[in-house]
Amino acid sequence: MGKSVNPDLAKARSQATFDPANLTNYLYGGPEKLRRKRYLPAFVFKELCTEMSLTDLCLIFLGLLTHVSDYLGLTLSIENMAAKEYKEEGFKSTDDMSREEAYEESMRRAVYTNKRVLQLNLQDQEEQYYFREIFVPGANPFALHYVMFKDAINTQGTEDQIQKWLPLAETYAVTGTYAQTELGHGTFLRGLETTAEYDVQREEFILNTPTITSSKFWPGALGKTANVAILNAKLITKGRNCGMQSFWVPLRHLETHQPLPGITVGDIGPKFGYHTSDNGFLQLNRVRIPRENMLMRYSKVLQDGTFVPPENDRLVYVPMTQFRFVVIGRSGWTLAKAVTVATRYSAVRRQSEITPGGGEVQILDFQTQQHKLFTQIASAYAMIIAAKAAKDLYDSAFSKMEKGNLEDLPMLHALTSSMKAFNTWEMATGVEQCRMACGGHGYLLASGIPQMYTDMVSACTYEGENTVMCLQAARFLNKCQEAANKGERLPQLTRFLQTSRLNISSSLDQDVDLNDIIAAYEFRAATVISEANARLNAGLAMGKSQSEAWNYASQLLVKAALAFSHWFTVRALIENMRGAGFDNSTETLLLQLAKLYALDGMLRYSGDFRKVG
Ligand SMILES: CC/C=C\C/C=C\C/C=C\C/C=C\CCCCC(=O)SCCNC(=O)CCNC(=O)[C@H](O)C(C)(C)COP(=O)(O)OP(=O)(O)OC[C@H]1O[C@@H](n2cnc3c(N)ncnc32)[C@H](O)[C@@H]1OP(=O)(O)O
Ligand SMILES: Cc1cc2nc3c(=O)[nH]c(=O)nc-3n(C[C@H](O)[C@H](O)[C@H](O)COP(=O)(O)OP(=O)(O)OC[C@H]3O[C@@H](n4cnc5c(N)ncnc54)[C@H](O)[C@@H]3O)c2cc1C
Repeated sequence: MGKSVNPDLAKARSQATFDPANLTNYLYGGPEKLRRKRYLPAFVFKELCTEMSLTDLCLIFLGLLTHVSDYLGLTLSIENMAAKEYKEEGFKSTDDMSREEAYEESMRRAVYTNKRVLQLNLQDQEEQYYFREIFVPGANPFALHYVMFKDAINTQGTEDQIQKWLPLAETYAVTGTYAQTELGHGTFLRGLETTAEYDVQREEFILNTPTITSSKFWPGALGKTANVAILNAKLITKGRNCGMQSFWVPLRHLETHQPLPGITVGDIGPKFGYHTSDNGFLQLNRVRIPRENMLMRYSKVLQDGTFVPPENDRLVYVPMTQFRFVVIGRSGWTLAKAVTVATRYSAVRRQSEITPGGGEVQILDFQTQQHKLFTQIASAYAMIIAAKAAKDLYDSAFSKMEKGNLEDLPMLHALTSSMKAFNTWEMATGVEQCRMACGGHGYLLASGIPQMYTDMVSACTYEGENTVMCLQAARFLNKCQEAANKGERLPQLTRFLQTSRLNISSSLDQDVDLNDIIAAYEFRAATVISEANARLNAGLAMGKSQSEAWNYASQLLVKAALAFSHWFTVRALIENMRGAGFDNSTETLLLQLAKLYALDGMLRYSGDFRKVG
């Protein structure tokens, strides 16, 4: 039964000057990935939400046969209990539920999708994500399990530990979380107080949260869901503090789900958003775990308590760097969803007249409405495409790191830190703009936009608070500027600090040249980074210590990191749009969108651009 489409929406779509399929295929990585993305939820949705006859199922199955190469491992369990159970209960919106009920509904859906992902043998991370997102649109109680818990095992565990623990996580024999933040410290990791003291007699670690501020506080799934944590604590062995290490810590009994001896866990209470995620607290009262439970890929504790340090003590931070990449990518997609809702609404909402007596117009006809939305459409594309470009850099650096070559680690940390801050701030601003563009109806939970905001704006805080992340990136950028000042060789990514010149050929009455746009953003970044470096050195010249001078220059240092990210984004957008092999009409449109993004950015940061001429 075809859905009837609103005539205004249908008219707007019919006026497209390009084939949307070209863009959709590009965004999702090609027709193959797109088909799979669309097929899986549709298949299971149909399984769930309509009374299905055996005929239906056979038709679906026949439909599947045309993709037999894809779904060979598919087991169509017609009698699947989960589907039956779900069909009877169906979907219930969590908007009107209490926090407890909403958590339970999300847990019910998440458990269902976990089962189906295993039964459908979905190996691809993206496919798993698409699948889950359909059924658990809000915060998924298993979010930490899917991402940071498994990533920590994969990146910090030895091969033996991966062999032992990863299958437990993949089959949900255990449900994990990543417990690092404490009540007293989230940003300053060197201030974490939880201890893991090595008992050489029994070859065990004694885990302890000695103060109220050392209580683990915030980790997702800690409140109810998780029964194991990858927990970060200060390792103490032979009387020496060996810094933060990661440990596999059982929290709850695998059968009864009751807290284990010495463990006090609970939920931290209502939050601004993420209502269906049970962020919790954890106190450890001298809990013992075997020596083998320390994740020892990079650092080790030998039986006699000898600490073998890692080649680079920042490798323990890799799970955070990895997840920052997830956040960078998902920020663009979150904004894409919000601006899709707002744009469709603006095509069907008729309000007010442009020409007196001419009748109420689609609000999309107001130039102010177009400015609100088209700039956000451009921003969503920019963030999604820049995230792909950053991921390519990450993948090449990570493959070198896995072979022991850590030379790109500083660049990787700087890129993930600055892009995570830039993208999440841009996403937060953009989603809120989309909400307001829908007037009163944007304020309804039914619009979907408020929850997108209240859930996803937390990404400006978690995984590294944005200001702190900018300052982390600025460490790297400032070092590069110092090297540039001395004429030394720079990493590829920051060579523009030495080469950027402002030789713009465009004049105001011409259509702006795209290369000039990249050059303008590059020059702006180089100038702001150089200014931050100059302020830091001015602080030193005033007799301030290095750390006082750093604090003295920190506002400019944050700006430097954001200007760097903005340049990286504009360059990635233009270069990828030019090189993507689109047909002329699509490429023309996308380059127009890239110009809109870049010129809007110049207007928003006109102070920087005016200052650099
Ligand atoms: C839009 C929606 C997006 C996503 C949503 C999608 C799906 C949802 C799914 C899940 C979401 C649900 C819940 C979210 C989960 C969130 C989980 C967490 O929040 S886990 C906790 C995160 N915590 C942090 O990030 C802590 C941040 N703090 C730090 O990392 C460190 O304290 C510091 C700020 C980096 C400072 O560290 P330190 O004091 O030790 O170091 P220095 O600043 O002195 O620097 C020393 C030296 O180390 C280098 N360095 C630091 N960190 C790293 C790193 N990660 N990698 C590499 N190198 C690093 C630093 O550059 C310095 O080097 P130098 O300059 O000296 O050469
Ligand atoms: C929804 C959500 C889910 C989370 N999930 C998890 C999880 O699963 N596991 C986990 O371990 N943690 C989790 N966290 C915790 C999160 O990682 C921390 O909140 C985050 O790292 C920020 O630390 P903080 O809360 O201590 O903020 P603070 O660092 O105290 O920030 C407060 C202010 O201090 C400023 N500030 C701090 N340090 C500096 C500095 N050096 N220079 C300048 N300004 C500074 C910040 O910019 C900010 O303005 C979650 C948090 C949220 C909101």
